[in-house]
Amino acid sequence: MGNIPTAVKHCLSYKDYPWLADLLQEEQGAGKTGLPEYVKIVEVGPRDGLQNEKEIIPTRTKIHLIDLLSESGLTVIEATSFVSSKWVPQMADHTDVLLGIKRHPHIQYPVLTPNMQGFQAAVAAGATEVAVFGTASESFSRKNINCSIEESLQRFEEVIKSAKAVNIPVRGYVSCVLGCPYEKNIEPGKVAEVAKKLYSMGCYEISLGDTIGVGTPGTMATMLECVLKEVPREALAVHCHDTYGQALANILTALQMGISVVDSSVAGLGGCPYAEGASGNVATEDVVYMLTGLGINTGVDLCKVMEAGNFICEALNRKTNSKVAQACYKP
Ligand SMILES: CC(C)(COP(=O)([O-])OP(=O)([O-])OC[C@H]1O[C@@H](n2cnc3c(N)ncnc32)[C@H](O)[C@@H]1OP(=O)([O-])[O-])[C@@H](O)C(=O)NCCC(=O)NCCSC(=O)C[C@@](C)(O)CC(=O)[O-]
Repeated sequence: MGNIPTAVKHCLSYKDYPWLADLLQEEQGAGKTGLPEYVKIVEVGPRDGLQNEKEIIPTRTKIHLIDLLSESGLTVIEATSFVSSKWVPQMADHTDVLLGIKRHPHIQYPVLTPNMQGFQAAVAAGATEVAVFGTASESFSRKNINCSIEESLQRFEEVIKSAKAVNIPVRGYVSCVLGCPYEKNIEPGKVAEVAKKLYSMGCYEISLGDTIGVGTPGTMATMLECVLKEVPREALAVHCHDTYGQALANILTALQMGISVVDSSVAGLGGCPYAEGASGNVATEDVVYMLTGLGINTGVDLCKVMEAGNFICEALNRKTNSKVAQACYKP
């Protein structure tokens, strides 16, 4: 099978998929100058993927999903969020989820904490990493977390200080980086400003979210150029929703600009409750496939992620959004 990427080789019978073997060999041969050798994938399916589901998903289903994902080689799996259950009812079982999963020693299971109340509840439930979630859009901030950007940053500062005191690393999100459901265009300068503040406060990584998936490689490049003046590339991640089908192209653009952390969601699940019409994140399966084809190591077993995707799609009675799983997953 020549230089077929290992993650795919383990997963598929090329007797059944000869065209796939050829395709991957071609991709392997493609020039990859400037691309990172290793990309860390941050799996956000159990949180971003499920938070918008209308029917309450049984806690055991969420736990089983995370346990399956934990077997796939992922090193970061965002597990849940400690937000108000009046605002996001689907995440009300956060404590039971966090206490119920089988934790692997080399995997981080960050949880979202918008304020001190969420942070304290998360720590009490055993969280060892948290994430604060800001935005570059004033209107989205008010709709999503009921305060201005400035107020949110004050709350996050308190969370970050408290986390530091107990050695809990904090990830920071900036959402609406390429467009907002309420304000439409967002200035790259505003994204850079919020990203810089979160980084200066002590977030070890800043995930730049195209919350409504409207970005293109052009707008992604312009925004990143601006943010890279304020935050080092090693501390940046991209978080692309795929509403307009641009997510993989946008991720490739980010990789070409030196970013090596990518958020994605198994089976492409998701959407934001406060961004109507936004579809799911880019599917983890599709990201792993693309990166493997580029010769980039992720340490993730595509087959195991597809199995986890199949499990959650069956549980939700829905078809996967992953193009790769649609094309080649065989239960
Ligand atoms: C931030 C709040 C809590 C403010 O909500 P609020 O109503 O302004 O809060 P409050 O401080 O006035 O308190 C009101 C009530 O909420 C409770 N409360 C207060 N804080 C908490 C907490 N942490 N956990 C549980 N309960 C909490 C508090 O105890 C009180 O309860 P009551 O006395 O009425 O019974 C609310 O607006 C909220 O929960 N928002 C979260 C919305 C959310 O999760 N959105 C989805 C996130 S996705 C995203 O942001 C984008 C991202 C990250 O995925 C990246 C991308 O896609 O681009």
